[in-house]
Amino acid sequence: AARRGLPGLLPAPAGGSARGARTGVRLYSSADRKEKIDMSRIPAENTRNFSIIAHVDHGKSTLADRLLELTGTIDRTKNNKQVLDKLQVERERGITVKAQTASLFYNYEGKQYLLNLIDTPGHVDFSYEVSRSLSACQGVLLVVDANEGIQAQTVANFFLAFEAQLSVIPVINKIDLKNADPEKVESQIEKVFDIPNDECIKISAKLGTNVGSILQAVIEKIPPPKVNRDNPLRALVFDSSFDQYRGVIANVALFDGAVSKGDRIVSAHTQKTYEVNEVGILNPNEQPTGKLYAGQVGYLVAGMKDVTEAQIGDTLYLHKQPVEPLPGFKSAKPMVFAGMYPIDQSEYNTLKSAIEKLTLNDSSVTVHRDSSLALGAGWRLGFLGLLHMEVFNQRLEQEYNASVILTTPTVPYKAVLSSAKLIKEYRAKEITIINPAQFPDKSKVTEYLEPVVLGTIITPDEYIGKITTLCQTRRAIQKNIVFIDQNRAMLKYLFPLNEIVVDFYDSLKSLSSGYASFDYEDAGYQTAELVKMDILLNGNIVEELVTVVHKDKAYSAGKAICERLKDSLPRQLFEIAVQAAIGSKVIARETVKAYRKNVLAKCYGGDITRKMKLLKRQTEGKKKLRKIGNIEVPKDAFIKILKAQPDK
Ligand SMILES: Nc1nc2c(ncn2[C@@H]2O[C@H](COP(=O)(O)OP(=O)(O)OP(=O)(O)O)[C@@H](O)[C@H]2O)c(=O)[nH]1
Repeated sequence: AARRGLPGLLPAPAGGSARGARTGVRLYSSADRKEKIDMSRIPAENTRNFSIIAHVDHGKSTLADRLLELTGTIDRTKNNKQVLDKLQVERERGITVKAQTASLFYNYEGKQYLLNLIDTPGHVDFSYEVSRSLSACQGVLLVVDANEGIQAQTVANFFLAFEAQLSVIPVINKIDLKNADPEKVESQIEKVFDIPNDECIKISAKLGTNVGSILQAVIEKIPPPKVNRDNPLRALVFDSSFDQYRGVIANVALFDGAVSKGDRIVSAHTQKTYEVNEVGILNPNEQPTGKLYAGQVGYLVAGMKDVTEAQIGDTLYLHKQPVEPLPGFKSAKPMVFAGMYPIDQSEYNTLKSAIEKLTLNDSSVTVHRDSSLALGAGWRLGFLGLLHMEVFNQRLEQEYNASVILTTPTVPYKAVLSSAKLIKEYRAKEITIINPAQFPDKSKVTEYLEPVVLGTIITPDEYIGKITTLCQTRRAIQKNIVFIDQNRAMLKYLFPLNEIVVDFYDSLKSLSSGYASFDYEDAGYQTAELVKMDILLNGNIVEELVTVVHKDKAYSAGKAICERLKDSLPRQLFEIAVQAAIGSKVIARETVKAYRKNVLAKCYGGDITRKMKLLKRQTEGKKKLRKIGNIEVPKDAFIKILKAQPDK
C-alpha cells in the first residue's frame, strides 16, 4: 500500500533551523578532473545503485555528505553540510524534499566501483519520492538514530524497501551522542525487522566514525544491477527538472543498452523523437560523459522544451529500436486538495506556466482547472499532505516569484448519489468531491464516504494513555498494540483522514514531548455523516473557507474558525458578523467591533501629512487584500486560520 502524506508538521522557522546555518556551501567542481570519464570501463558488476532511507533527522543527508567526501566526490576540507539538499526551501526548512542522485567512484580491493547514491527525503509527505527512488536501486542503507531508535517512518520505509525486494543494510547512526544506546537499537531492529543484530553497522555520520565500512558493505551485500548492455537501449526516467535554457533534464536509470550524445531517442509515452544533446552523470553536479551504459544512473538533455514531454516513469529507447516499456510508477494518490488562484486575474498565465514547470519537477501534485465566482479562474491541486502543500506554495514563491490565494484544504470525500438528475450530470452513481463548494446536499445522496488511513504510532510507554485519549477524540479505532522493547510501544489505529490531516501530528508531538512518531498508509473509505459548512462575513460566503466536516464536530469546528477569523480580521468602519452556517442554519457567531469614532478622530486628528501617509500605506496594502462584500480581508488572515485549525 502507498504510504504518504502527513500533515501538520509545520517545520522550523525559515533560516533558524535547529541544524544550524546551511548557507555558504559550495560544491566541489570536478569538471576538469572527470571530463574524460570513459563510462564503458565500469562494467555493471562493478556498479551498485543504492539509497539511504530513514526517519526524518536520523542523519541521511549527513551520511551522504561523508560518503561523498570519502570517495573524493566533494572536497573534504570544506565544511560540507547536506550538500545534496539543493533547493532553497530545503536549506531554509532543513529538510530534504527532492531525492537527489550522486555517482561516487571508489577503489576497493584493486577494482574501481561506481556507487550511485540516491538521497531521499525523510518526511512522510515525500515518501512518494522515496518509493520512486527505490525503483532505480538494488539496495538501501536503513539509517536509525542510536538515541531515538526505530520510529514510525523507519518502519514505513523499511517495508517500502522490503516490498521492492531490496537488500537492506541496517546502520545505527549518532553513536557519539551521550545517550546513544546502539545495543538497544540493534535488538529493536532484530525484533521488528528480523535482521540479525550482528549485521548492524554502527557509525557517527557527524564525526565520520566507521563510515568506511558502509562502502564495503554496499559493495559486498548489495547485488549489481541485472542488465544487458548488448540489448537495445531501455532507460527509465525516474525524475526530471526544467532548465530555462536547456529545457527538460531527465534523470535516467539504464536497464539495457547504452545511450550516447547525438543518438536519436524516442519517448515510449509520447512517441516523440529527440536528439540527445548531453548525457552524463551527477557528481553530484552534472558532469557530461558523452555516454551511459546499462546499470548506470545519470542525466540526459534532449531538447524537450515542453514540460509535458518528459513524464516521470516514461521509458526512452533508440529510434527504430522499440522496446517493451518498463513498468513505470503508480501515480501518487493525493490526500489533500486545495484551490489555488492568482491574487490578480491578470497574473493567470504567468501562474499557469509556473505551476506547469513546478509540477514537472514534483509529479506527485495533481492539477485540475477550476473556477470560482469570487476568486475567478484557477486550479484545484492535489497534494500528498499539508507540508507538501506548503512546500509547493513556497517553491512557487521562491523559484517562480508567484503569489497565490489558497483555499482551505480538504480530503477527497465520496458521495453515493440518489438524485437521477445528478447521476445523469456526473455520469456516475458514486462521485469524488475534491471541492467542498460542490458538496451535494443530503437530500440528493444515499450516503457519504470519507477516506480512512491505517496509522502507526511509536511511543515510549508513559505516553500511551494520553495518546489513546487523543486518538479517541479523533474518532480513531485501535487495531493493534505491540512492544518493540521494554518501554516502547507500536500502536496501530484506523483514522478518518480528515481528523489527522491538519494538526494531529502537532498534538501528538506536544503531548509526548516530541517522543512519539507517526506515519500512515491508505486504507480505503468508510461511511460518514458529513455536512458542508460555510463561513460568512456579514452574510457573504468566504469561498476560501468552505469546508466539509463530520456532523458531530460541526459546532466546535465552526466556533473555533469564527474565533480565529475574528482575531485575524482588522477592525473596520463598521461592525462585522463572523458566522459559521450549515445551509441556512447559523451554528456559531462572533462579532468584530467597529472602530470607535474618537479613535478615528485621534488617528487623523487634522494632521494632513499623517493622514496622507496612512492613505498611502492603505493603497499599498490593498494589493494584498481580498474584498468580501465591502469587507477588506488581508490575504494572510486565511492562511493563519489554515495553519491553526481548531482543536476538535
Ligand atoms: N551527534 C550527531 N549528530 C548527527 C549525526 N548525524 C547527523 N547528525 C545531526 O542530526 C541532524 C539531522 O541530520 P540530517 O543529515 O539533516 O538528517 P536527514 O535524515 O537527512 O533529515 P531529512 O533530510 O530532513 O530527512 C543534523 O543536525 C545533523 O548534524 C551523528 O552521527 N552524530
